[in-house]
Amino acid sequence: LRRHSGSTRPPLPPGPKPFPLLGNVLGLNRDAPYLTYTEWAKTYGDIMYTHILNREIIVLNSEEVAVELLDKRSTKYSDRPLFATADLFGMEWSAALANYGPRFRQHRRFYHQIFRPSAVPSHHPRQLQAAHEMLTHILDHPTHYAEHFETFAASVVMSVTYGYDVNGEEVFGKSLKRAMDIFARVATPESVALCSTFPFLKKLPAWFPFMGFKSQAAECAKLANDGRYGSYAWVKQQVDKGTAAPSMVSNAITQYRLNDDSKDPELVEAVRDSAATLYLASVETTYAVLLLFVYHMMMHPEVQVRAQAEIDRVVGPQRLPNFGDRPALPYIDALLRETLRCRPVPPVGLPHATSEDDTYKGYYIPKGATIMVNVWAISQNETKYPNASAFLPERFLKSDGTLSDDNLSWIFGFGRRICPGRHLADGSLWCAMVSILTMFTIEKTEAPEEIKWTTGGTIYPLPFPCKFAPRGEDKDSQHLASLLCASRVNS
Ligand code: HEM
Repeated sequence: LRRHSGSTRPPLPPGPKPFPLLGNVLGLNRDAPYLTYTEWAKTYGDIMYTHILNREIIVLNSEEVAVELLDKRSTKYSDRPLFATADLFGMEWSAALANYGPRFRQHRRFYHQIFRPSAVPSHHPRQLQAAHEMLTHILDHPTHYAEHFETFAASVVMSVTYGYDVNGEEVFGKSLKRAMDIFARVATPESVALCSTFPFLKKLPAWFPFMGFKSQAAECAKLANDGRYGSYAWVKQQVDKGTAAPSMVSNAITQYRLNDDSKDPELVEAVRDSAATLYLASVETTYAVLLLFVYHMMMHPEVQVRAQAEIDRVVGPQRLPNFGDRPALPYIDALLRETLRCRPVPPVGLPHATSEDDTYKGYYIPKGATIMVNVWAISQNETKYPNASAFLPERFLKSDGTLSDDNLSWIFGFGRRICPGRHLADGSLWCAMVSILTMFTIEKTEAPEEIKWTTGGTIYPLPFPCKFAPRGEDKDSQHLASLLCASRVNS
């Protein structure tokens, strides 16, 4: 372990006493480390120092400290820690893992072109269309609602990124998803910590004790490559044929004249990698928030009643809502914000890393330290969110019924690494939620089952039985067809 004591440097932030070699790994709740961090924060405060094997981790337990360091000192706090098993699993190309440098900046330039606030409304028609398709799927197969959420999320991102129409037969994104499933399941924090502490382990064969995860690494790498290369090649073909729909990738190919992959291989790689990252970063998060939405609606019928009353008053019975209705539907936005806040999907966000030494409030923050934001603690801050564990959308409304200024930006991260897809995500979630609430009432089944939750980097309920009851007696498939017709989207 690196030692910082005995020098003239300021002290490290306070934190629990580490065991030799292991650090604080034994004291950590492995399924929910954010709960341990929140508990430790009561003793050590808003900024804590901890060790997991050889990794130095600084945990930020408040929004104020996260803003001070990750936003205001972003030149020092925008790197990512080494994800020691990413190369084994063939996932090291991901833009979300890129070090803070020219490659990262290139990715962010591509993202800016399609996700900046002024560009996002051009995706609204596609988002609405995908939401309407989802309604039809839910009406036809309500028990498969979770699959329909995934198709919805994939539809939006595949269209924006590649101009690809999903239509159930999508293969590239599915390869990426299967790769990500393996990566998330097998590349556990323990295997990452072991491989970064003892890099020689990566060279041991799969049959060696504790190295079983390596047998799945090759499959993961193959799937990731199939998705990443296949999707780019598909767009390239469409551009060559003159049939490409506008998308992030087709725009880049045209703008930079990437007719020949060997002309500027680094640029081609940057387009391919930044594009494939979008599927991985967006589908699970959007899907997870929609599952949470169903969970909260099922548990809080009174919220649903109020939301539906607002929709009925503003939109009326003849059509489905569209983005033009949004300003007149503040309670729906409040409901969306509360769904993001109440049980945040990424309870510790994605780790940042320092690229230089720093000092904050008299504490030394070493270069190369992993910086984790305890998003869970921010979401449960009783001063900002009184009665924080309760689901209360009205906390985001002012006394005159308009929306408060708290746009919850912390849920999407901080500084130069802030989620580039946050405006797209906001639009997708809004139109999915408002469309579902217009058509259906979500109810418990007669014999509700215990809800199981995921563990790890993203926390959400696993699909559970519930009812999507069409609203009103006449809201059958014929009625939906007429509503869809009256609300036709021209994309
Ligand atoms: C509710 C949905 C979403 C949530 C809660 C979410 C949250 C986050 C968070 C917390 C980060 C890490 C930020 C940081 O390091 O400070 C992140 C990164 C990222 N997100 Fe999202 N995200 C969502 C949806 C999306 C969507 C729809 C897209 C794109 C279509 C997207 C693309 C990305 C990318 C590319 C990164 C990596 C950025 C980088 O490392 O520079 N996300 N997201």
